[in-house]
Amino acid sequence: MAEQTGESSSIKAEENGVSNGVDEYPSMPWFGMDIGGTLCKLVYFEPKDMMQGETEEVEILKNIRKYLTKNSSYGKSGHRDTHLQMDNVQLGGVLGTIHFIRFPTSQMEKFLCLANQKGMAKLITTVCATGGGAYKFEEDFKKSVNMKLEKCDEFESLLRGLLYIDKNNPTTECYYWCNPTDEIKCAKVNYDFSQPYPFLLVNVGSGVSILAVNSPTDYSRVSGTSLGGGTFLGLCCLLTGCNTFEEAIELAAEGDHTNVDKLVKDIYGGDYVKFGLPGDLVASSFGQMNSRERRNKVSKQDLARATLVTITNNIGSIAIMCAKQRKIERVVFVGNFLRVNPIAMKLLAYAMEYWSGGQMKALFLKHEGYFGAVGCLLRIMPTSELT
Ligand SMILES: Nc1ncnc2c1ncn2[C@@H]1O[C@H](COP(=O)(O)OP(=O)(O)OP(=O)(O)O)[C@@H](O)[C@H]1O
Ligand SMILES: CC(C)(CO)[C@@H](O)C(=O)NCCC(=O)O
Repeated sequence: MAEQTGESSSIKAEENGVSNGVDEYPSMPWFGMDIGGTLCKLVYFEPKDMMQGETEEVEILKNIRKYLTKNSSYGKSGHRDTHLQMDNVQLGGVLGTIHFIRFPTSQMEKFLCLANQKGMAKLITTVCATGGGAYKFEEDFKKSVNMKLEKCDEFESLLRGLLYIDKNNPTTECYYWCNPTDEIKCAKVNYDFSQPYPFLLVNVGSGVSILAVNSPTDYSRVSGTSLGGGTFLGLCCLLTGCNTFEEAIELAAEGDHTNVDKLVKDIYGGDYVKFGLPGDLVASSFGQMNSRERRNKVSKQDLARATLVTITNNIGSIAIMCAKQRKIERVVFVGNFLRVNPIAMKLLAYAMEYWSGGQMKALFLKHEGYFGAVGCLLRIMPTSELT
């Protein structure tokens, strides 16, 4: 965990330049990018009415739109999350659709090549980008496609994007899991997030950042941990030989972590009553794996499940500590670690409720990993659009 003291790195958004100081709308195409440690997220705003005419600019714009919207896969590793697409959205007074696209950050070179082929370099001179990659790849963008990256802070973008998306999807964006431990009764329930403050925002990407949010402009990064989504995927690949996040999650869904972890009941023979520790609680993650006999019996699926449970419980327990310390009841989990990952979401839901005696709620958002990129898309709008 990064060393931090109290309300470290407290940032007031005004001080950090929420306003882009621009009074005119930028020329199209409109993009926002979040270049993270594992995944690059790209959001594209497609206007309902395209510019008319046959100039070279209009032709390129139409080609870009056609390429992005007619496909849902780009090359071997680019994907458009069509289920997240937002139609009939107003942005800068223009009606259109927001498209959500992702590809591994490791494929950045190929992306830049493609951007060149599609003629983007001829149209775009500046792209708003956030995430560590906005710094790391700044020179590559300049050299390969002659584009300047307008760097935006990742947490400021995350929060701005989250509030915008929730405002545009007030009834369906935010949800929680009821009865998270009951396979039959468990269900997603929509949550009204229109009065959200204060809330804790736990961004589970490659690493984990935890923000305490008091208002759209008053927030601070209160904690973090390097044991995040990247750790889950990295350890799973090492332990099971899998190669993708989807494979890791599929394996985990079939596994049993109790073949790997040492539980309280493995130590006590039952509950540890005096201090309220139930027998089924994990006492020691991977604690059975010192035994050769047990190692010989364990499956890839069990190892994947135990890795998922270990990482998720650790994140949950840090989040609970942060929320308790600040007397915050709403804890919102975002980031692509939660993608196609109901096991982690239900574990977090159960942990928050159980360890807070029903006081805290784990909340989730449909556009889980895209808020930073959306925040960047908004950043290109004139100042008046941002308020
Ligand atoms: N298709 C995928 N490929 C790789 N990782 C995935 C995929 N889908 C979900 N994940 C999970 O999401 C995590 C990355 O999440 P996210 O995109 O939110 O973070 P990031 O921006 O790359 O990281 P950071 O913010 O720490 O720089 C991965 O570590 C992995 O656990
Ligand atoms: C470095 C960032 C902020 C990049 O998004 C993220 O991966 C993170 O918060 N990692 C955890 C760092 C720590 O607090 O130990």
